[in-house]
Amino acid sequence: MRTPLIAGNWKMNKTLDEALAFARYLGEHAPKNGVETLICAPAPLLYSLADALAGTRVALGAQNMHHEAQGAFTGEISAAMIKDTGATYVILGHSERRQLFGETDASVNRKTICALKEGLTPILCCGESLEEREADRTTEVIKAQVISGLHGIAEADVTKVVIAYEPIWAIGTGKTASSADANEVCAAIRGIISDLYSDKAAESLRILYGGSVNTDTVKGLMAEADIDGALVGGASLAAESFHSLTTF
Ligand SMILES: O=C(CO)COP(=O)(O)O
Repeated sequence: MRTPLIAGNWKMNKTLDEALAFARYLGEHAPKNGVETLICAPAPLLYSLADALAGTRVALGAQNMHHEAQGAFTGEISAAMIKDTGATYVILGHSERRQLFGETDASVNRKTICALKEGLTPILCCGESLEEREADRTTEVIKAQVISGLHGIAEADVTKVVIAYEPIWAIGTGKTASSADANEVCAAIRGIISDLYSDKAAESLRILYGGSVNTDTVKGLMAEADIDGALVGGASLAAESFHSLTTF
């Protein structure tokens, strides 16, 4: 049985005061029983948010990290630093990181291995562009990203990974994939895991959908067999909206 996961990705938004007000609201409004909830916040907010969210059943994650454990990498943060804050998740290979900051399948793979070694749960993102979808290359693109992202990771570790399918054309555009289309790709990802590892691994690994998810679309997405949760950008920024996503 896979526990549903509703994760907010705040991206580069919120000051400390705004983040603490959000945490206070979540302290007063519990998520639905049996649903895991997560906020992936900007790194400078993590220590304070970990304190503010303690006792709320809302987990905390980072949005990126470096693939080395330490060293001369000005401006970067390590897995151990994220772990120190009390965060337990980290988003890796988000399409904004790939498109705007030059991340590659190889660097995302190194980060995933490093996160697992440190005991963080990686949320490994994949997704096709509009051009790739229109050229009927969605499955091929996703397959290449998933295979490279998980390269060298043993079966015992792969079930700790969460995969997020985020079609690039649906991110921040208001265009959500239909529940059926999103489910089709998530099912294909499960098939890839089954081929790479085993049916058992494929059955236990969680797959999220992301891309303009909101309070109107979340229920339909969550009703699909292969969608285990959502990775939400815009609609995770207001506490009331995030809370209603968690009570789909
Ligand atoms: O990129 C996303 C989550 O990681 C999705 O963002 P939106 O929900 O704003 O489309």
